[in-house]
Amino acid sequence: MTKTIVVKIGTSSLTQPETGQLALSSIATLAETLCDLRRKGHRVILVSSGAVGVGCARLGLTERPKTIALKQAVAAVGQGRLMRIYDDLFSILQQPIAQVLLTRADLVQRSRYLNANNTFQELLGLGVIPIVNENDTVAVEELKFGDNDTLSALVASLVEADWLFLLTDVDRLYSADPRSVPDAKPISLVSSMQELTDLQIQTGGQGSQWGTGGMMTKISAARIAIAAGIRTVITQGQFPRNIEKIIQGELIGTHFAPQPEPTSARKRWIAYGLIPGGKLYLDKGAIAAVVKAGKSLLAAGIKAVEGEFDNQEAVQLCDSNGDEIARGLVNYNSEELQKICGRHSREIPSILGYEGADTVIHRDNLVLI
Ligand SMILES: Nc1ncnc2c1ncn2[C@@H]1O[C@H](COP(=O)(O)OP(=O)(O)O)[C@@H](O)[C@H]1O
Ligand SMILES: N[C@@H](CCC(=O)OP(=O)(O)O)C(=O)O
Repeated sequence: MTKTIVVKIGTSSLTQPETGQLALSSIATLAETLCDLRRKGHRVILVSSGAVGVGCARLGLTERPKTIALKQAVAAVGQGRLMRIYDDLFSILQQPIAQVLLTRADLVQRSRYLNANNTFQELLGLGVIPIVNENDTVAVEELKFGDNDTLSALVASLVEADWLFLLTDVDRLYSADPRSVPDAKPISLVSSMQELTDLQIQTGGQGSQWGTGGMMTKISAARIAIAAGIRTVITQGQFPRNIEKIIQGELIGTHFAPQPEPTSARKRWIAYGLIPGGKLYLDKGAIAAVVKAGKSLLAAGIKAVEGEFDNQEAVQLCDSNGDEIARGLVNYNSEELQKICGRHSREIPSILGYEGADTVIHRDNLVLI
């Protein structure tokens, strides 16, 4: 059966750790593997990092740029070279590819989000392998994915993929960073979101020299993907052929089982496409109503409001520790909410001087995280 497969490869797998030069044999094997998947009728998207790493190698820079402007300039040098390498390899294999550079802004506006999906569907329908990266050269700080793990999960969710592969320089997820904790325990299967929380995985710092985000961003990417019903696998980029074996049922790497009842596409856009403009801190009663009873959020259960936002913007719903439990689209702006938080819905018209919505966030616009 035709599957939609998103494969993300990190800088650490695309380059050799000692020299920073391209890991040509891994990249060539990856290209061959993806072409084989295409030949079997699967729809394939590659999310490739490497613009900054390849740009640095081209310019003779020996460490990752620290300033944003330098990073953006270096990415502009590297992205073209990276695509040239992919185009050469895929052309030999007679596989058309496309470059898709995205910024977070492309997913915030619903019409642009849907348009991005249409473009992917059209490319996949044409048998093309889209090669996606963040548009680092123009992305501004507030509108960034920040790392390609998150980007790949959002793309997988957008196109409703069946599989997401996160290829990296370790063979799987461990209970802690195996580089600094030698007796860290390997994890083969994570069966639910709750199990992922219970495992309390230690992720240490930044990851490898050229990587962004390390294991932490892979775990949050897995959360986004499994909520969308996508089976997610963390495995080693040095052995791309394992992707085929995994699809055939071998338990290589770390598997994250998809949520049995995936969150709807619109709610996924609210939860992960939009950028939250503020936070609402809820009392225990409101948390129970929202989480356990699946109810709408009323003003009475809001203890405090943080940030400035308009009505219909996304906000984070947090417990008293500040831990996020849900996201949703608000029916009131932050100024109004400051006035009505903690108050009964029937008091709203007299406080604001006009009739407002009964709910602060309707349950159709509310997503548990
Ligand atoms: N719990 C963990 N399990 C496995 N690897 C971990 C863990 N915590 C941190 N890491 C580190 O994450 C690194 C991979 O992240 P990163 O360098 O960002 O890779 P990529 O370039 O593939 O995105 C590994 O080299 C490993 O040292
Ligand atoms: N967009 C950046 C990569 C960002 C990123 O997440 O890198 P990595 O952790 O190596 O997957 C680039 O092309 O260099």
